[in-house]
Amino acid sequence: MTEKAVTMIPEIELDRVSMQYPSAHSDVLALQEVSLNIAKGEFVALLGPSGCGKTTLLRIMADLIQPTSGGIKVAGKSAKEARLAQKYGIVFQNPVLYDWRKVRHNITLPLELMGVKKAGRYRKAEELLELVGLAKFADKYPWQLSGGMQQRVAIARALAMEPEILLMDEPFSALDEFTRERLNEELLSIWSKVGNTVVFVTHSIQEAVFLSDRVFILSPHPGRLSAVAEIPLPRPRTREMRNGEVFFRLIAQIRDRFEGV
Ligand SMILES: Nc1ncnc2c1ncn2[C@@H]1O[C@H](COP(=O)(O)OP(=O)(O)OP(=O)(O)O)[C@@H](O)[C@H]1O
Repeated sequence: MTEKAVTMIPEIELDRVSMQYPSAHSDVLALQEVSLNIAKGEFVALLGPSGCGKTTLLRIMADLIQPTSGGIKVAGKSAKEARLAQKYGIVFQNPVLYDWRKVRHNITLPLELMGVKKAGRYRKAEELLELVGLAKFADKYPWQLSGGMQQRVAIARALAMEPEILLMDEPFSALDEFTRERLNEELLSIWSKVGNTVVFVTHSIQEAVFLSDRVFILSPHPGRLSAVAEIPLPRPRTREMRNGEVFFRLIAQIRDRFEGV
């Protein structure tokens, strides 16, 4: 654990979390005794090759699945209590938007489900559309938008309930590199305004380094936490930093960690 995180309030605490999926042939040990703390307001990445248990870990944090053993606390409570208290916003790889609803109505959906009145829903949608830079597209349908814009709608929707924790599962991995880099910058700009805790799953070292305060490096078979890398790049992060020596050195250091994994 880094000094920085110790001095901050822990938001998510995992204590020796293991996950074994039953299988007809032999059970899959997707996670083995993963312990980690994420501080309130921190931006962390879960990084690792395919099959190392990143999505499983994120789903456990979101209380979508329960670990086989080990404990998880979110703001001192159980993950289930956190879920019921609407502490999470989740963004998946695929934006999962409703094509028959306008952008505005995709964003207001969680508010509708919570019984928020129309005026309140619309006010919030305006605010979020502004935040993600889509104010002009409120009345378009998702199929009229590019992939990157659709993912921004998904982010806005995930933020509708003002979640303390934003869980993102490879949200930009289906996008081209230019769009992905731009969305990385936009996400950081959004995060600097919202100030919530972000857990971001990726298998891109560059993306993890550019975005995060700390990178949790996972290794596969079974999924384990193999290292934690602190990212000392100052904030706000800028496009120029991608060409800097520090950025390249951090990438090389993390890549070295994967040697032999
Ligand atoms: N529902 C399930 N039933 C059985 N095995 C599963 C299930 N979900 C995941 N697994 C297995 O658990 C391991 C970890 O999977 P997980 O999807 O968490 O990894 P990941 O790091 O997110 O991979 P990727 O980057 O490919 O999405 C893999 O071996 C996977 O096949």
